[in-house]
Amino acid sequence: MNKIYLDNNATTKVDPRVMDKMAPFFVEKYGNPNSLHGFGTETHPAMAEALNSLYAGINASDDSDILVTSCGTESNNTVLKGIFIDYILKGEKKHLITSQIEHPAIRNTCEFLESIGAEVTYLPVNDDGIVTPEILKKHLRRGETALVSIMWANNETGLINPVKDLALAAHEYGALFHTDAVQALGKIKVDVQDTDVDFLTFSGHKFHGPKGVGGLYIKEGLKLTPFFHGGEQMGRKRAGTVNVPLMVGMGYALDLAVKALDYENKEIRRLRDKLEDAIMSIKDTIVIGKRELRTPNTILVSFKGIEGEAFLWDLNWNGIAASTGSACSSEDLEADATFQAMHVDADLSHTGVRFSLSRFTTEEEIDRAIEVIKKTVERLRSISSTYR
Ligand SMILES: Cc1ncc(COP(=O)(O)O)c(CNc2co[nH]c2=O)c1O
Repeated sequence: MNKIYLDNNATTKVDPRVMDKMAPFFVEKYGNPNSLHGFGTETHPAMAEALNSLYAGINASDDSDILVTSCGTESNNTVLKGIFIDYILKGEKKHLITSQIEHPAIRNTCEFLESIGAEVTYLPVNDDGIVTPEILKKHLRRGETALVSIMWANNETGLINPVKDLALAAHEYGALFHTDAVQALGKIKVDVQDTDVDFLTFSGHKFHGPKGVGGLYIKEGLKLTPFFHGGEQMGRKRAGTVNVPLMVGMGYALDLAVKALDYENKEIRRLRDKLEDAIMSIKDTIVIGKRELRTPNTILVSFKGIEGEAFLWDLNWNGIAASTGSACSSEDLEADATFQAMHVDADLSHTGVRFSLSRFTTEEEIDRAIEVIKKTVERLRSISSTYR
């Protein structure tokens, strides 16, 4: 049976071209970039090219910093814990603001910082599932709020937050602004200068780059206490030997992803909408969030009377991979925080299933998925003791 992968918000396939780009740096040009001899220095041109691609991919100015990290989670921790050390531990400010719909890499880190003395506000969302500047301004405290951290796009719903306006609001109250853009890069245009964000997180494996590598953008003039102390890599801003092949792969992957944005927003959006229209033709079904407010590849849907996990197993049995939300938290069957934040009915919030496409998704795969989804819903509802 042909397998169909519709869980690209969890991770994506490495583009074969990216694999080819990385290969030489595992077995031929394997030197440590910090070594002074030829084995080390021969890695530098490719690293410089990768860094240029990362700067260009988010339109970062040459005077800003981009740290290459191990993943989006490390990048998020670096900002939140760096701000805690630089402002809250020093007693200058005491308040952090984030939202109720963030990824666990933000939410759990904020809860940890609360446990060691930070004051944290978790903003609600509006009826559309969006964090608005109006909501933010009700909680900003001039002179006390050190950082606002609101994700660019939600990993479960795909809903996009108005980052430019949120950053403006934060700055009006003297706070810095971070956005976790892990689910935005490669799906929508990301421009750090236009939005004037201070920090931005991204992760290579979300846009057909390798797993185990991410990035943190730091606006020019800003400093953060490093998360890792050690060697002199990245100007002592992130110690540890740089993983050259992964960095090269992530840079090239972002290059390719930016070039494919038109395709993503036309063809992938069309395939997503085709899938969504078919799903919406099934009775007692709701899709979370207006499609025009979402990234072009994502659908989060609830089928009344069907437990999400059971539905996924049936799909998996038919060769289709989807998820009940973020893989990072798919173990627990708690009503999803995002659903709760959006006031989705309790009986629906256990049934959320996320489909997320990529540029490798084909029309034939979508047609097959529609066929299987319709049969699966019918079968599970026919044996449900609650659905009538
Ligand atoms: C918004 C967001 N932030 C941070 C992360 C963590 O990135 P990593 O550390 O590089 O993995 C993820 C991963 N999100 C998901 C991982 O699995 N399903 C998901 O939705 C994410 O979606």
